[in-house]
Amino acid sequence: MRPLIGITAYVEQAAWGVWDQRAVLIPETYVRMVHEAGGRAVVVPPDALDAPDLVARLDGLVLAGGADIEPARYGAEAHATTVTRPDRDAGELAVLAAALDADRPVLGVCRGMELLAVAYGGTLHQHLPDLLGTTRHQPSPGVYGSHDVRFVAGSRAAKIFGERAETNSYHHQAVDDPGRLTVTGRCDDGVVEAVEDPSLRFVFGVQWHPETAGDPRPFAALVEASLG
Ligand SMILES: NCCCC(=O)O
Repeated sequence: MRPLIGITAYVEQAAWGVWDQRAVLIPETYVRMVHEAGGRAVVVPPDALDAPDLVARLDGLVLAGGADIEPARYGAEAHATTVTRPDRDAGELAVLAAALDADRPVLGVCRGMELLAVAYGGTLHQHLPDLLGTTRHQPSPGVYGSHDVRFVAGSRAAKIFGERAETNSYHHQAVDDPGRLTVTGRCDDGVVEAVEDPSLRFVFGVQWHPETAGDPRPFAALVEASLG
Protein backbone atom coordinates (compact mmCIF):
# COMPACT_ATOMS: atom_id res chain seq x y z
CA MET A 1 0.00 0.00 0.00
CA ARG A 2 1.28 3.49 -0.84
CA PRO A 3 2.21 5.52 2.26
CA LEU A 4 0.02 8.58 2.79
CA ILE A 5 2.14 11.74 2.48
CA GLY A 6 0.66 15.08 3.57
CA ILE A 7 1.84 18.14 1.66
CA THR A 8 1.36 21.50 3.34
CA ALA A 9 -0.55 24.05 1.29
CA TYR A 10 -1.59 27.67 1.44
CA VAL A 11 -4.74 29.65 0.83
CA GLU A 12 -4.71 31.89 -2.25
CA GLN A 13 -7.26 33.87 -4.20
CA ALA A 14 -7.89 31.73 -7.28
CA ALA A 15 -8.84 33.17 -10.66
CA TRP A 16 -11.02 30.43 -12.08
CA GLY A 17 -13.87 32.40 -13.64
CA VAL A 18 -17.13 31.68 -11.84
CA TRP A 19 -15.21 29.85 -9.12
CA ASP A 20 -13.08 32.92 -8.24
CA GLN A 21 -12.64 32.43 -4.51
CA ARG A 22 -10.06 31.60 -1.89
CA ALA A 23 -8.58 28.18 -2.60
CA VAL A 24 -6.22 25.76 -0.84
CA LEU A 25 -3.34 25.33 -3.27
CA ILE A 26 -0.16 23.40 -3.69
CA PRO A 27 2.05 23.24 -6.81
CA GLU A 28 1.29 20.03 -8.66
CA THR A 29 5.02 19.26 -8.90
CA TYR A 30 4.99 18.16 -5.24
CA VAL A 31 2.09 15.78 -5.85
CA ARG A 32 3.81 14.35 -8.90
CA MET A 33 7.09 13.80 -7.03
CA VAL A 34 5.31 12.01 -4.16
CA HIS A 35 3.37 9.81 -6.57
CA GLU A 36 6.45 9.02 -8.66
CA ALA A 37 8.24 8.09 -5.45
CA GLY A 38 5.51 5.56 -4.62
CA GLY A 39 3.52 7.59 -2.09
CA ARG A 40 -0.06 8.87 -2.08
CA ALA A 41 -0.27 12.66 -1.76
CA VAL A 42 -2.89 14.48 0.31
CA VAL A 43 -3.15 18.23 0.76
CA VAL A 44 -2.75 19.63 4.28
CA PRO A 45 -4.45 23.04 4.54
CA PRO A 46 -3.06 25.75 6.85
CA ASP A 47 -6.02 25.13 9.16
CA ALA A 48 -5.33 21.48 9.84
CA LEU A 49 -7.77 21.41 12.79
CA ASP A 50 -6.48 18.81 15.25
CA ALA A 51 -2.82 18.38 14.15
CA PRO A 52 -2.04 15.23 16.23
CA ASP A 53 -5.20 13.57 14.90
CA LEU A 54 -4.20 14.45 11.32
CA VAL A 55 -0.62 13.28 11.78
CA ALA A 56 -1.83 9.97 13.27
CA ARG A 57 -3.41 9.27 9.86
CA LEU A 58 -0.35 10.29 7.83
CA ASP A 59 2.73 8.19 7.14
CA GLY A 60 4.92 11.16 6.20
CA LEU A 61 4.90 14.92 5.67
CA VAL A 62 6.27 17.38 3.10
CA LEU A 63 6.68 20.98 4.23
CA ALA A 64 6.42 22.76 0.91
CA GLY A 65 8.12 25.96 -0.26
CA GLY A 66 6.49 29.38 -0.15
CA ALA A 67 6.51 32.68 1.69
CA ASP A 68 8.93 33.92 4.35
CA ILE A 69 8.41 32.89 7.95
CA GLU A 70 7.23 35.58 10.38
CA PRO A 71 10.57 36.88 11.81
CA ALA A 72 9.07 37.17 15.32
CA ARG A 73 8.98 33.35 15.27
CA TYR A 74 12.78 33.43 15.57
CA GLY A 75 13.13 36.64 17.58
CA ALA A 76 13.88 39.06 14.72
CA GLU A 77 12.39 42.26 13.33
CA ALA A 78 11.03 42.10 9.79
CA HIS A 79 13.39 43.06 6.95
CA ALA A 80 12.00 45.44 4.28
CA THR A 81 11.81 42.52 1.81
CA THR A 82 10.06 40.05 4.10
CA VAL A 83 6.71 38.73 2.86
CA THR A 84 4.96 36.44 5.32
CA ARG A 85 1.90 34.18 5.61
CA PRO A 86 1.24 33.98 9.36
CA ASP A 87 -1.74 31.59 8.95
CA ARG A 88 0.51 29.14 7.20
CA ASP A 89 3.27 29.50 9.82
CA ALA A 90 0.86 28.69 12.63
CA GLY A 91 -0.74 25.72 10.88
CA GLU A 92 2.52 24.19 9.65
CA LEU A 93 4.30 24.60 12.98
CA ALA A 94 1.43 22.76 14.70
CA VAL A 95 1.49 19.91 12.16
CA LEU A 96 5.29 19.75 12.29
CA ALA A 97 5.31 19.60 16.11
CA ALA A 98 2.81 16.73 15.98
CA ALA A 99 4.87 14.96 13.29
CA LEU A 100 8.08 15.24 15.32
CA ASP A 101 6.25 14.06 18.41
CA ALA A 102 4.97 11.00 16.56
CA ASP A 103 8.34 10.44 14.78
CA ARG A 104 6.73 10.73 11.35
CA PRO A 105 9.19 11.26 8.46
CA VAL A 106 9.37 14.92 7.38
CA LEU A 107 10.89 16.49 4.26
CA GLY A 108 11.23 20.29 4.23
CA VAL A 109 11.69 22.08 0.90
CA CYS A 110 13.05 25.66 0.85
CA ARG A 111 10.61 27.48 3.15
CA GLY A 112 9.99 24.02 4.61
CA MET A 113 13.66 23.68 5.53
CA GLU A 114 13.62 27.18 7.02
CA LEU A 115 10.55 26.18 9.05
CA LEU A 116 12.39 23.09 10.33
CA ALA A 117 15.25 25.30 11.52
CA VAL A 118 12.87 27.68 13.31
CA ALA A 119 10.98 24.77 14.91
CA TYR A 120 14.32 23.41 16.15
CA GLY A 121 15.19 26.74 17.83
CA GLY A 122 17.23 28.21 14.99
CA THR A 123 17.24 31.51 13.11
CA LEU A 124 17.31 32.74 9.51
CA HIS A 125 19.29 35.23 7.47
CA GLN A 126 16.47 37.46 6.26
CA HIS A 127 17.93 38.67 3.00
CA LEU A 128 20.91 36.88 1.46
CA PRO A 129 21.97 39.74 -0.85
CA ASP A 130 22.73 41.78 2.32
CA LEU A 131 25.00 38.97 3.50
CA LEU A 132 26.58 37.86 0.24
CA GLY A 133 26.41 40.93 -1.97
CA THR A 134 24.93 38.80 -4.76
CA THR A 135 21.54 37.54 -5.90
CA ARG A 136 22.88 34.16 -7.08
CA HIS A 137 20.40 32.21 -4.92
CA GLN A 138 17.41 34.06 -6.45
CA PRO A 139 18.59 36.08 -9.46
CA SER A 140 15.28 37.86 -10.17
CA PRO A 141 11.55 37.27 -9.77
CA GLY A 142 10.71 33.89 -11.31
CA VAL A 143 14.32 33.12 -12.30
CA TYR A 144 16.10 30.26 -10.56
CA GLY A 145 19.81 30.30 -9.79
CA SER A 146 22.02 27.26 -10.11
CA HIS A 147 24.96 26.17 -7.96
CA ASP A 148 26.73 23.18 -6.49
CA VAL A 149 26.03 21.82 -3.02
CA ARG A 150 28.52 19.62 -1.17
CA PHE A 151 27.32 17.14 1.43
CA VAL A 152 28.86 15.84 4.65
CA ALA A 153 30.14 12.27 4.20
CA GLY A 154 28.01 9.70 6.00
CA SER A 155 25.00 12.02 6.32
CA ARG A 156 21.49 11.30 5.09
CA ALA A 157 22.05 14.03 2.49
CA ALA A 158 25.12 12.21 1.15
CA LYS A 159 23.20 8.91 1.07
CA ILE A 160 20.51 10.56 -1.07
CA PHE A 161 22.63 12.76 -3.36
CA GLY A 162 26.21 11.50 -3.10
CA GLU A 163 29.16 13.84 -2.52
CA ARG A 164 27.67 16.81 -4.37
CA ALA A 165 24.67 17.93 -6.42
CA GLU A 166 23.99 20.67 -8.93
CA THR A 167 20.91 22.44 -7.54
CA ASN A 168 18.27 24.93 -8.64
CA SER A 169 17.93 27.79 -6.21
CA TYR A 170 15.09 30.22 -5.49
CA HIS A 171 15.28 31.80 -2.05
CA HIS A 172 16.36 35.16 -0.67
CA GLN A 173 16.62 33.82 2.88
CA ALA A 174 18.63 30.99 4.42
CA VAL A 175 19.31 29.21 7.69
CA ASP A 176 21.68 31.13 9.97
CA ASP A 177 21.66 29.18 13.25
CA PRO A 178 20.30 25.66 12.58
CA GLY A 179 19.26 25.24 16.23
CA ARG A 180 19.28 21.57 17.20
CA LEU A 181 19.50 20.41 13.58
CA THR A 182 22.71 19.20 11.94
CA VAL A 183 23.92 21.01 8.81
CA THR A 184 24.84 18.40 6.19
CA GLY A 185 25.06 20.42 2.98
CA ARG A 186 26.48 23.80 2.01
CA CYS A 187 27.00 25.92 -1.07
CA ASP A 188 30.56 27.13 -1.76
CA ASP A 189 29.60 30.56 -0.34
CA GLY A 190 28.79 28.91 3.00
CA VAL A 191 24.99 29.08 2.67
CA VAL A 192 23.31 26.17 4.46
CA GLU A 193 21.64 23.92 1.87
CA ALA A 194 20.70 20.75 3.77
CA VAL A 195 19.82 19.98 7.39
CA GLU A 196 18.77 16.88 9.25
CA ASP A 197 17.94 15.44 12.67
CA PRO A 198 19.83 12.16 12.98
CA SER A 199 18.01 11.33 16.22
CA LEU A 200 14.66 10.77 14.46
CA ARG A 201 13.52 8.36 11.74
CA PHE A 202 13.69 10.95 8.92
CA VAL A 203 13.79 14.71 9.35
CA PHE A 204 15.50 16.25 6.37
CA GLY A 205 15.45 19.65 4.69
CA VAL A 206 16.83 21.07 1.45
CA GLN A 207 17.04 24.75 0.58
CA TRP A 208 16.65 24.27 -3.16
CA HIS A 209 13.66 22.96 -5.18
CA PRO A 210 14.04 19.30 -6.24
CA GLU A 211 10.33 19.20 -7.14
CA THR A 212 10.66 21.81 -9.90
CA ALA A 213 13.89 20.18 -11.09
CA GLY A 214 12.01 16.86 -11.35
CA ASP A 215 14.46 15.20 -8.94
CA PRO A 216 12.53 12.50 -7.07
CA ARG A 217 15.44 11.40 -4.84
CA PRO A 218 14.53 13.21 -1.60
CA PHE A 219 10.86 12.28 -2.10
CA ALA A 220 11.82 8.64 -2.67
CA ALA A 221 13.86 8.73 0.56
CA LEU A 222 10.88 10.21 2.42
CA VAL A 223 8.48 7.60 1.02
CA GLU A 224 10.87 4.78 1.88
CA ALA A 225 11.21 6.06 5.45
CA SER A 226 7.41 6.38 5.64
CA LEU A 227 6.96 2.68 4.88
CA GLY A 228 7.88 1.93 8.47
N1 LIG B 1 11.98 32.33 2.50
C1 LIG B 1 11.14 31.79 1.46
C2 LIG B 1 11.68 30.54 0.84
C3 LIG B 1 11.35 30.48 -0.62
C4 LIG B 1 10.73 29.22 -1.09
O1 LIG B 1 10.26 28.38 -0.31
O2 LIG B 1 10.61 29.04 -2.31
